[in-house]
Amino acid sequence: MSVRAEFDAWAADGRDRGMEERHWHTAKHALARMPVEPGDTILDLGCGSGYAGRALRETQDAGRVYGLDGSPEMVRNARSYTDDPDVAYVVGDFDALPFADGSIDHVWSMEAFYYAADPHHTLEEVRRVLRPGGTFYCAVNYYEENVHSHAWQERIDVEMTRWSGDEYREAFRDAGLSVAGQDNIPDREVEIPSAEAFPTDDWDSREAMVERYRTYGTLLTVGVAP
Ligand SMILES: C[S@@+](CC[C@H](N)C(=O)[O-])C[C@H]1O[C@@H](n2cnc3c(N)ncnc32)[C@H](O)[C@@H]1O
Repeated sequence: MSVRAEFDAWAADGRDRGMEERHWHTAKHALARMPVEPGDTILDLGCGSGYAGRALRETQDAGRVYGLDGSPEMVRNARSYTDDPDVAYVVGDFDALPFADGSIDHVWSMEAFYYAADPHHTLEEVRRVLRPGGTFYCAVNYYEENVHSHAWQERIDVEMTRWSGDEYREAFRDAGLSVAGQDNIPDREVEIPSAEAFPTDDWDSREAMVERYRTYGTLLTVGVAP
């Protein structure tokens, strides 16, 4: 199935807002770390409902924000959530970013990068559009060390790339980005029931759920363009 078909269906049944709610638990901490200065231009790769760009406008006075998504329905929904003239949502693919060389100050992506058909090429595209010193904040919950995410591929018909933290750093460097940092941001907001509630429909044990959210949380890799 194509990215478009898969995620148009998600947008049509409201999963864009559902993802926003869940991802916000860790995304807000990563977004707060971005070195955005007033007036900066931001690109959100795989923006879904588009919440991240709106947050950077509100909290860090970003100038122009672009949210790019391969799903026209996601883009349609995102547009309907704001009337801010400095926020634009565009349909596009990670393979060919519709932006000029050096035109973006910072790129953000949450739970989207690993859907890229060719993630190495996407990183080259990110580097191309970033201005010197611009950053790429790449946040993922689906990655090798997070063993609790491995089964997610079975539930979705779009090929996903499962890199380890090391592989993310190596791929960033291969694309010409230097790695400014990498860490796990724990999700401290998901409610974890007491031990007697386990097993649940989703979790065999409380320990597994704690590990998934409180230990692995979101892997954030930060790249800087030369
Ligand atoms: C799991 S959702 C995450 C959405 C949002 N970033 C969030 O945190 O809720 C992944 C999004 O990436 C988009 N996407 C996946 N692959 C893409 C590609 N190759 N090009 C553009 N968008 C893509 C999907 O359409 C979807 O909206």
